[in-house]
Amino acid sequence: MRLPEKNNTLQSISDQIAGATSRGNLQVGITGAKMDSRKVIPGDIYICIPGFHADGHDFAEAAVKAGAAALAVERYLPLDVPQIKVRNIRQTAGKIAAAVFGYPSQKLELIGVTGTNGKTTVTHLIESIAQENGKKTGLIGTLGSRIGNRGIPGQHTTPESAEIQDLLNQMVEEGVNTAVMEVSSHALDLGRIVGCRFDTAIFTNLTQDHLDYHQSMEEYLAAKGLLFAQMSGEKPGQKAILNADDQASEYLMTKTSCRVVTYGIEKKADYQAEKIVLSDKGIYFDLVYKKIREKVFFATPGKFSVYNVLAAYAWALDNGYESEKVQKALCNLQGVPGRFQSIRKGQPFLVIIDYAHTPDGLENVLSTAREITGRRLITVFGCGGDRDRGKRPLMAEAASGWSDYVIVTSDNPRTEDPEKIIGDILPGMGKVDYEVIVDRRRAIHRACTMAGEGDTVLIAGKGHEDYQIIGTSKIHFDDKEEASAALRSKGYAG
Ligand SMILES: CC(=O)N[C@H]1[C@@H](OP(=O)(O)OP(=O)(O)OC[C@H]2O[C@@H](n3ccc(=O)[nH]c3=O)[C@H](O)[C@@H]2O)O[C@H](CO)[C@@H](O)[C@@H]1O[C@H](C)C(=O)N[C@@H](C)C(=O)N[C@H](CCC(=O)O)C(=O)O
Ligand SMILES: Nc1ncnc2c1ncn2[C@@H]1O[C@H](COP(=O)(O)OP(=O)(O)OP(=O)(O)O)[C@@H](O)[C@H]1O
Ligand SMILES: N[C@H](CCC[C@H](N)C(=O)O)C(=O)O
Ligand SMILES: [Mg+2]
Repeated sequence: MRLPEKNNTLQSISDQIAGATSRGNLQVGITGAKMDSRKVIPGDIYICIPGFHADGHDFAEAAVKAGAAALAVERYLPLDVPQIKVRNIRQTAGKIAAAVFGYPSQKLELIGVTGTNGKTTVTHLIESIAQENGKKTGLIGTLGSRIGNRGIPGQHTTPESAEIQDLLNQMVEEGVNTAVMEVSSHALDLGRIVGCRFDTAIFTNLTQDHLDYHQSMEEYLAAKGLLFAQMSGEKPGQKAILNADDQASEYLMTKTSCRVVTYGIEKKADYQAEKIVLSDKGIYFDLVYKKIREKVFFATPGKFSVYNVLAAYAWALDNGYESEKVQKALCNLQGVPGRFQSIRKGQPFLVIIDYAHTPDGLENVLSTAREITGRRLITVFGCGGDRDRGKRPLMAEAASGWSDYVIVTSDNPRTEDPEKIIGDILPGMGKVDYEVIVDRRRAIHRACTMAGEGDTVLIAGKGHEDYQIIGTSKIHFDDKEEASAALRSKGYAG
């Protein structure tokens, strides 16, 4: 297919959107696309989204004042500016933005990673492997975006569709060959990846989360299915990489018509881990594929880590990369910020910061910490406000089941009362000694103060985050800084 050029006129964009109607001067040139009036610059098309809290159509005037050359609307607005009208603008926004930017996802290798846990980790593994193989990389996800080694901050795990197309376009312009992106279930449901053409879609796992947004696990799974449903041969060589040990993969397999590659530990898979050795240094296993057997090591401990590494290996080896280079990339990476990250200040116990914020994530990370701790396991955790309430007691079950002592605290209470969130957590606490310390700083200090030789303190839920969201304000807060300060106050300066 010959791809249309960028810097389109509104006419040519409108022609590429099925069912679009238009009015006004369609010869106006469009150089960018925005879904937020506050970010509009001259030449942009402003896409008006009727949202959960506000209606983007109400900001069209502000967008025009900021220089919007045109509007994309669901209903024509009485403004003297060219407009195109479509029926479901949320689900069409990505197509409009892709047309504006000349379909950037068709011009590079694009990998999408979805699943409840492991997306950030797998995308970082893939980025590292691609770089080791001489590729210029792009990354989009929870830790922000990156083009080569240049970081670009972001708000969401998967940004809004216009932002994605803009980022992919920048990547193309800067010579990126391989772009890898976390694809959240919100993003899938809200059409944020419409307009993206993936070469590879990877599934990590599905366990409970986000049931505040999706009505049930079935709906949550159906949202994940949208990524695989759009893998229908539009790019040559498209493949889906699925976790054979997760039951959801059976459903996802029925959704896609592209080639399927599997990885796993328990069930037979194309890329299989055998002879797994879990240690406090990391994971060791034999990777078995196509009658080949190779030794693999990665510095993040835990069985869950084996799955993440398998997913990345499956992508790399299926792409024809040499396994020595993949192993080298894994060694270079060491770990991912805020994922099972050790804080070492010379103290005779372990302090680990981790981003586990789901029952399954917590279960995995705590079972791993349990195996490596010399003595007690002291866990600090809380649950996010304005998020799935159902996961709160389940996270308590995991924390109390694996720990010797638990400190229940706050984790981004947002607009909820922190004490009420803790009230939802406590019914899930099993038989374990615990205390409630609402103030996260004090909770972390308490854990580090009570820890003795051989103990492990696991501080879960916020990982890389450097903020605490209280009400609608975001204040600086960093578990790593807090743990370091607590250790300093105990006399460990290492
Ligand atoms: C449910 C959800 O995802 N909502 C997102 C959605 O909100 P919304 O549609 O309600 O937007 P709205 O605030 O009503 O505004 C409507 C439109 O007017 C626009 N606007 C608004 C004000 C203004 O002055 N000018 C303007 O143009 C907005 O940009 C928007 O396009 O669009 C907003 C603008 O992009 C997002 O900020 C908002 O994310 C909220 C804050 C959020 O917290 N989302 C989380 C749950 C999320 O998306 N998480 C996923 C999953 C994370 C994971 O992996 O666990 C993620 O991908 O990050
Ligand atoms: N494959 C996995 N299975 C289960 N738990 C995992 C897995 N990988 C990581 N975890 C746990 O989940 C936490 C989050 O991992 P990661 O950030 O890679 O997931 P994510 O899918 O990107 O999360 P988010 O939805 O917030 O973007 C980790 O800190 C770890 O505790
Ligand atoms: N991307 C996830 C991260 C949760 C991290 C945890 N710290 C919280 O705030 O619940 C979410 O927005 O649900
Ligand atoms: Mg993530």
